[in-house]
Amino acid sequence: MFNRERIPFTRRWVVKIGSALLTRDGAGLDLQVLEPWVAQLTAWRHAGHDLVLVSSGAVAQGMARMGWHRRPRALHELQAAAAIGQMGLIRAWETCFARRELHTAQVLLTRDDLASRERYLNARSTLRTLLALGVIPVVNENDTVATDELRFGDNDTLAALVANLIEADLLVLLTDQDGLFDADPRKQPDAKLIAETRIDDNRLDAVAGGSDNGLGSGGMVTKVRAARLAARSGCATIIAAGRSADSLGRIGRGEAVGTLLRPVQEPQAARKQWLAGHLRVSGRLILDAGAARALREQGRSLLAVGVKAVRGEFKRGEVVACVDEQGREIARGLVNYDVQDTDRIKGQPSSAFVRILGYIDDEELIHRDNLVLT
Ligand SMILES: Nc1ncnc2c1ncn2[C@@H]1O[C@H](COP(=O)(O)OP(=O)(O)O)[C@@H](O)[C@H]1O
Ligand SMILES: N[C@@H](CCC(=O)OP(=O)(O)O)C(=O)O
Repeated sequence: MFNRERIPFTRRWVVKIGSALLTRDGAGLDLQVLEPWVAQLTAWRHAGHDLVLVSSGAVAQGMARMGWHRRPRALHELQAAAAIGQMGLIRAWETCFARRELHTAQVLLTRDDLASRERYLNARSTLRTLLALGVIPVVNENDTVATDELRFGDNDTLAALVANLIEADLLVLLTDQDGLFDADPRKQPDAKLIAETRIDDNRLDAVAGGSDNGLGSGGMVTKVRAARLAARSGCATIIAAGRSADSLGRIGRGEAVGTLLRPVQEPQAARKQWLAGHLRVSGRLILDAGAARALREQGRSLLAVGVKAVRGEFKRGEVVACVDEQGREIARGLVNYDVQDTDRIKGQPSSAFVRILGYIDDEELIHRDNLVLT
């Protein structure tokens, strides 16, 4: 069972900071407000952990720059505000992290990017590469292009989907309250903090209310929903106060801060099930005996060198079945190359990909994280 004692040993975090926090309740960004988080995130990064930051605040910062006191309702005004504010947001993060000699990267995503299998894989490899380079990705919704139906709308959902995408162990949602209370503390001052519960606790829907601070967009409803989404890949969620001193450091040490929402399943099982939910087989790869053994017995990624033949029609990111020479299915997984390119690189080492294809996307044909033994 996931508990706080495990937190110091978790490897990968997604930390989401809400609009109200970042823009001092709408007054605008201030580097001094960001500093304590940057210090805590830097310490966590230096301790060898992977970090993705999901930063809201583009709209709120745009509003502050334009002198607007109310969050606009019309989508085009929200989009304009986001475009104005995102500049300041990213510059502020970059300036603060650069002072600590950490590079940052701006990653703007729409819902569509994570729904399309190919773009999903591209977003995933970009984020993984940034993490491997020790860079801090700063993610926000690509508000200026997202149409109503395609919007995440709130960054809690976006952060949860990013947690699924990079298989994070912990999603930290920093907000303007100490955590999730048994009623909205803005309306009921005697509300009590829920320190910890499992994500399938059915009290959660009843207690989580919307947002009333005029800056954020989802309130606790979207945070609870986000925690449920994150739990699909075995990721735990902590909702905590962003304004308390050293909140990230304290969370990292396993101290009782905020509300811990535990996933039902262990990460390994949850990840596989989540992947299994995405499965509709588009093609088949026939593996040689060595590759079949590497998958079955050693839990390795599938390399093109172990593929003897390719069947079916598939694009990058679709699901293929891996079968042995006798036609028995071994595994299913998300393939990194389309059928034409897979056919050209089968039997070849990844060092030959550039010569054969003129490019290389991934060294593996199917990464082990995207493989489920069947
Ligand atoms: N049960 C609850 N516990 C705590 N806060 C709640 C609850 N229900 C509703 N809220 C409201 O949710 C708000 C935080 O969500 P939101 O404004 O979306 O923040 P953020 O910008 O950090 O995402 C709080 O200010 C609070 O008024
Ligand atoms: N993409 C939007 C975030 C939407 C939003 O309001 O998020 P949040 O403050 O986390 O509820 C922005 O940057 O303003």
